[in-house]
Amino acid sequence: MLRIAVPNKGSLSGPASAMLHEAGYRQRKDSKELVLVDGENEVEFFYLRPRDIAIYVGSGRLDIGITGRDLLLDSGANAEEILQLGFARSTFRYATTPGGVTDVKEFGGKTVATSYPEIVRRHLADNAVEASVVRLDGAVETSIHLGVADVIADVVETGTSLRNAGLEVIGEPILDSEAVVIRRAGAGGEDAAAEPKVQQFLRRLQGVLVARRYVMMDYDIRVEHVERAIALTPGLESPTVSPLHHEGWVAVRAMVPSREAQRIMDELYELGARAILTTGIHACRL
Ligand SMILES: Nc1ncnc2c1ncn2[C@@H]1O[C@H](COP(=O)(O)OP(=O)(O)OP(=O)(O)O)[C@@H](O)[C@H]1O
Ligand SMILES: O=P(O)(O)OC[C@H]1O[C@H](OP(=O)(O)OP(=O)(O)O)[C@H](O)[C@@H]1O
Ligand SMILES: [Mg+2]
Repeated sequence: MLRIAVPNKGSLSGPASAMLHEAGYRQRKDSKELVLVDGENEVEFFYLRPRDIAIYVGSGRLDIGITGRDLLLDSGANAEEILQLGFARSTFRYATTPGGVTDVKEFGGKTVATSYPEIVRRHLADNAVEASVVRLDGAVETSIHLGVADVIADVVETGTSLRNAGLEVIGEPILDSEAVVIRRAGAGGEDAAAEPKVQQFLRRLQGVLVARRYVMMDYDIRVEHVERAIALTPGLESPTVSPLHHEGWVAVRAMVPSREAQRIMDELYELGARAILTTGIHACRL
């Protein structure tokens, strides 16, 4: 059985379970369930606090886990990222009140509040700055007004929390984060027995990512325009082109990125394509 850690709470939990469900795995229905065995797929899911996942995986107790890149880096665990999942995207940044410090180089002697103390300590050390780090569990934005810190380092997505707290970002992001699949560092070669199962799991999740990002596009076009049309819809390998009963016309089928589908449909129509259809992809293996 492949043993997989899944976030049990917070921003990562819902999207991670939804993705696993889309990949054909059983998922818990009750948020109090801590372990779930999916016997058919030979997988055991452990629902753990997002912050603890890298520790379990790094210790080798669990084969793989889903967590945030920022949590992985802060944990210092012996684990590495093996797939990016595209949700829970955020940046990790310094912020303070307007008129305050404007560069990490000015942090000497100041206090930085954060829920990610290891990332911050490393970043300060890389910049040769001596500052105190205070670890808080959450709602870090409030710490400056309450006099606990001069600067914060926190997760920023839309920036709404910072704005609401009257804070401004300082400098460039310390890092970009998103949900990732992790495994013990170097485990690929070492634990050859689990390898085919890990690879199958990754292929399933990659299939979900592709199914979410692409749609299937079909259209009919006159033979003389087919080359220009195909330049718009090259597909992943190459599009399927089939003759139509109506002479001089062909049917084309290709995967296109869903975000570009409407623009491509407009351009195909201009080229003379007709009966242009897009269909969702439910699952795929590339
Ligand atoms: N607003 C947000 N937008 C996108 N990602 C976020 C957001 N808040 C937290 N994350 C990401 O979620 C992960 C942290 O998950 P965690 O469950 O510890 O915190 P949380 O989602 O803030 O939940 P809570 O604070 O309610 O426990 C990190 O990878 C972080 O980058
Ligand atoms: O840039 P934004 O879109 O506002 O998102 C970022 C905020 O979201 C998270 O907070 P959360 O709501 O999880 O509360 P917490 O601070 O208690 O973790 C994070 O810690 C930031 O505060
Ligand atoms: Mg939070």
